[in-house]
Amino acid sequence: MTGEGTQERPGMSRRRMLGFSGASLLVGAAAGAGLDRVASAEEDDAGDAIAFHGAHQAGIATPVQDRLHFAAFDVTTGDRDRLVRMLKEWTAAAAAMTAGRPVGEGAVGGPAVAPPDDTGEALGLPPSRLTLTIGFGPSLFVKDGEDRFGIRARRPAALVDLPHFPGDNLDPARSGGDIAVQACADDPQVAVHAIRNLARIGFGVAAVRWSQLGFGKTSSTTPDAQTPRNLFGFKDGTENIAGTEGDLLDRHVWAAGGDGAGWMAGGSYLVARRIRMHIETWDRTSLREQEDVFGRNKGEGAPAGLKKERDKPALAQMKPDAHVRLAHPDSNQGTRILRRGYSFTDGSDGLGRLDAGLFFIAFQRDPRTGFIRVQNSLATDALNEYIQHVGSGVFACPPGVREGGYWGETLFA
Ligand SMILES: C=CC1=C(C)c2cc3[nH]c(cc4nc(cc5[nH]c(cc1n2)c(C)c5CCC(=O)O)C(CCC(=O)O)=C4C)c(C)c3C=C
Ligand SMILES: [Fe+2]
Repeated sequence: MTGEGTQERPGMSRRRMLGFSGASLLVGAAAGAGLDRVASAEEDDAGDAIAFHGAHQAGIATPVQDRLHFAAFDVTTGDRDRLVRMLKEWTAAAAAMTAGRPVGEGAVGGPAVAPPDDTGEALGLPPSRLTLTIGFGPSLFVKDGEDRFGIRARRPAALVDLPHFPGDNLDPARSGGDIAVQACADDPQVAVHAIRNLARIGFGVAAVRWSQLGFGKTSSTTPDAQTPRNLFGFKDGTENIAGTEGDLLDRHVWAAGGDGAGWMAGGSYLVARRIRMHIETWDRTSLREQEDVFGRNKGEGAPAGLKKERDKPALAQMKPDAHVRLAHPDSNQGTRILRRGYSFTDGSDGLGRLDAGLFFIAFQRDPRTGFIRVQNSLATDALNEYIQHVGSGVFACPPGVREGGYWGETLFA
């Protein structure tokens, strides 16, 4: 079961659809030189597209891309059939865009008297490893006590409303949502194009409630890659679950049939937190204090008292309130979560401070024994002096889509 979602496959790029790309020219020029050259031109695009269909949704265990556009939607209709129709249209659009194809008849292929099916800003761009991952929030199942779509009884026990944590300062306008879509790509324009086109398709059925752009991935699911750094300058993602660790994914990330909600088997639960980081305060903090806060050194990323980033942490050598000590599985009954967050900077706050931080995303088999357990443990975290959680969401991400199926099929069928 595991490993399927990590497969990359060559996709037909938007450029090749238009037939004027460098790759197409190469293919054309090579035609006279024999099939070998054509084959290698094909290979030039290999890896650009991540398979959309499979047992698990892409964008969870697949390698982390450089950019994020995350959007939470409110469903504005009470009509179940319209919602399902939109999910089917979204699925077709998502399958096309992740393969590098435009939506429907494209940006210029349809009738001149109607708005184009595709908004066009990704024309000429390759798939850029775009992944689109959908999740359903608690309010899709019950909102203000109302079962709008007849799915109240199908709400998984694991899809709990997150409790209030000490220090939370959540903005309702940046929290919640009936449906979330995580778009990740190596080109921000491709990620933004994807969300924009889903929003366009959803007009009259779902409206964007809030969204977040992210850059500089702060964790990785490929252990051989260099560990990225967060906005505090520390390597982030050293101890993460890798996309290749099938046993860990099965134990800690993928929901199973026996977990209580059969329709979620092969899916996962996404917790998103917009965490503001007080950059200016941090930048006036001594190096020793910074390293004590995390329990790792800044240059190499080695655990306190040790030499190399991958050395096994000795928790007792860290301060009792060090972030890594409190977040470590040994302090949390063995809990592991798959982190997939991104940095953000959204201008400044009018007081001369950057509105910057970490858009934290974690996938887990059950938020009660995943994020919630770790976040409770972080109540005494030394890092809390320098951060504040200002946005939040929890979403049930269904299993992957089979060929001919649609997003949410196991829930609505
Ligand atoms: C509830 C879960 C977590 C939140 C929220 C969180 C916020 C947060 N983290 C950093 C920076 C780092 N975190 C690191 C490790 C780490 N963090 C969590 C969980 C949360 N972090 C876990 C489970 C771990 C791994 C612990 C382990 O097994 O050792 C690190 C160290 C490098 C690494 O392993 O990734 C850094 C650095 C920030 C800046 C932040 C909020 C803004
Ligand atoms: Fe952390």
